[in-house]
Amino acid sequence: MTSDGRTRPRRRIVRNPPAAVGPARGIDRCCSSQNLTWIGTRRDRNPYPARCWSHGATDRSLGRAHKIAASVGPYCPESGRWVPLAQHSCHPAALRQAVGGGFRPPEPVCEDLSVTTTAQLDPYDAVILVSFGGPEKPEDVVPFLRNVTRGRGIPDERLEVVGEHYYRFGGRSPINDQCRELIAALRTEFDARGIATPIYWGNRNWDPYLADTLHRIGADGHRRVLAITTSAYPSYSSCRQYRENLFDATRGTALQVDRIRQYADHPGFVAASVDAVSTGLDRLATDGVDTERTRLVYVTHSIPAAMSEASQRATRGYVSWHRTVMAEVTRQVSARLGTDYQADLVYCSRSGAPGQPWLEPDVNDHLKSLAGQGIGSALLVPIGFISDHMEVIYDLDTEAAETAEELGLDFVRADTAGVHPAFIRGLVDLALERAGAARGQRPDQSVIAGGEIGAYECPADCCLNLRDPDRPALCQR
Ligand SMILES: CC1=C(CCC(=O)O)c2cc3nc(cc4[nH]c(cc5[nH]c(cc1n2)c(C)c5CCC(=O)O)c(CCC(=O)O)c4C)C(CCC(=O)O)=C3C
Ligand SMILES: [Fe+2]
Repeated sequence: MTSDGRTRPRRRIVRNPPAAVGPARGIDRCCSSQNLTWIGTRRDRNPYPARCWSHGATDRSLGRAHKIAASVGPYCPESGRWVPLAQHSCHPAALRQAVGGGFRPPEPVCEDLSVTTTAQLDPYDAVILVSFGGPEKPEDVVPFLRNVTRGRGIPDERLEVVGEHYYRFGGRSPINDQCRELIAALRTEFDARGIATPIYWGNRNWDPYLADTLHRIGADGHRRVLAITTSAYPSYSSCRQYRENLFDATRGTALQVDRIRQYADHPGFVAASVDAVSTGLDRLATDGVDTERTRLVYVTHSIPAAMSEASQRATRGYVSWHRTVMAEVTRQVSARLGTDYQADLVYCSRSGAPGQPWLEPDVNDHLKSLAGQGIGSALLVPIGFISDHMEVIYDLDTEAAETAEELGLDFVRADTAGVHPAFIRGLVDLALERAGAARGQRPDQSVIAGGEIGAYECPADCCLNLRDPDRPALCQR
């Protein structure tokens, strides 16, 4: 039985090199829906599957695949696992035993290996970038906001206010273009590392919708999918809500979706933030500001206090993660520039009823209090977000910048990680790490000093959905 409850037909195992010459490139059954491509000039020279083009399994006896897939065995449909080659019934060692030592493994054949291999990301045969989504034209704005707030009781007045933020920018959020750029950068990094796994894209709240993309992934013959989300921290909004939407979107498919761990405290994301802070301070200095006394004001999305507390059940929590990232970025920047910078953590984009407690202080209130303390300059560092989407360009670059101007405060907003090379390399490292873990290996798990290694599969009570605690979610144990 597979994890989705279906029974797979037993695969025919070639125990002996067939005497008859098969097709140069043949097809064999691997499991219910997937085929194996045989690669080799003659089937008798190469009597086991070279690569399952659905699973990306490669046969180690083949030239290039050997280099790329040194530690990876083929997918074994009987056990439903990826098995080390030496233990696999198709492996020369096993075959040799089976035929009493009379078997000689075939010569490596690589001239036909025109198919690219996905070996390093095995067992995943597709990657999906999972993002929030945003409108691309004015007519999209209201339907998008309805999608975002479905079932959450956000009053229409709030939607109108938020809608205005979008109309101010022509009804187009930058987030989708940023996802396109991110995918292109990941593709380049994959290619540089010889990873041929396709990268798809699906959003929770706007086209391309998660469900559509996941159905396409299935239709393209893939089964095991690795999700990379554009959200880096634990909490219901930034973690479980994505997993709930993934659960809904995979219904009716045979896909198994895993995700990389929450990555804000990965050295790649932090390195990008360190660069962003240094560059931001440079910009202030170019404007003639004495940056030794500039306050580093780290900003993230406010969430309800209850949601923040719920995020502490199974992880150190939303706030603690931000504090760890902030401390490490500040430490590295201070060391690099030889100044001990002071830092604060503040919040933006609060919504919800006025009486409901959300994380504070609000960025605008905080700028006022800094000005009141006689601080002359602030660098706003949006560590809560990975790209300059609407929260950043409206809540920070528009609103907070206006506040700073009114206060006469010198003010620069630092870049988000975007497609910073260290960030991109970090995401690919995290994907490889997750794949290694899925193969039963114990991959290196990089994390900054004091950081917490996020779970690949969250405990059931992690980042609880307080409105609907029983709502099912993926990537959960
Ligand atoms: C933690 C967090 C992140 C960071 C993690 C992540 O990246 O996911 C984030 C990102 C984003 N939030 C976004 C947009 C919106 N968020 C809303 C509402 C809310 N966000 C919340 C939290 C977060 N949000 C919460 C607790 C609410 C209240 C309602 C609820 O409990 O769900 C609303 C409804 C109107 C309003 O209330 O403001 C909108 C339109 C966009 C797209 C921007 C674009 O279009 O460029 C992005 C990237
Ligand atoms: Fe939001």
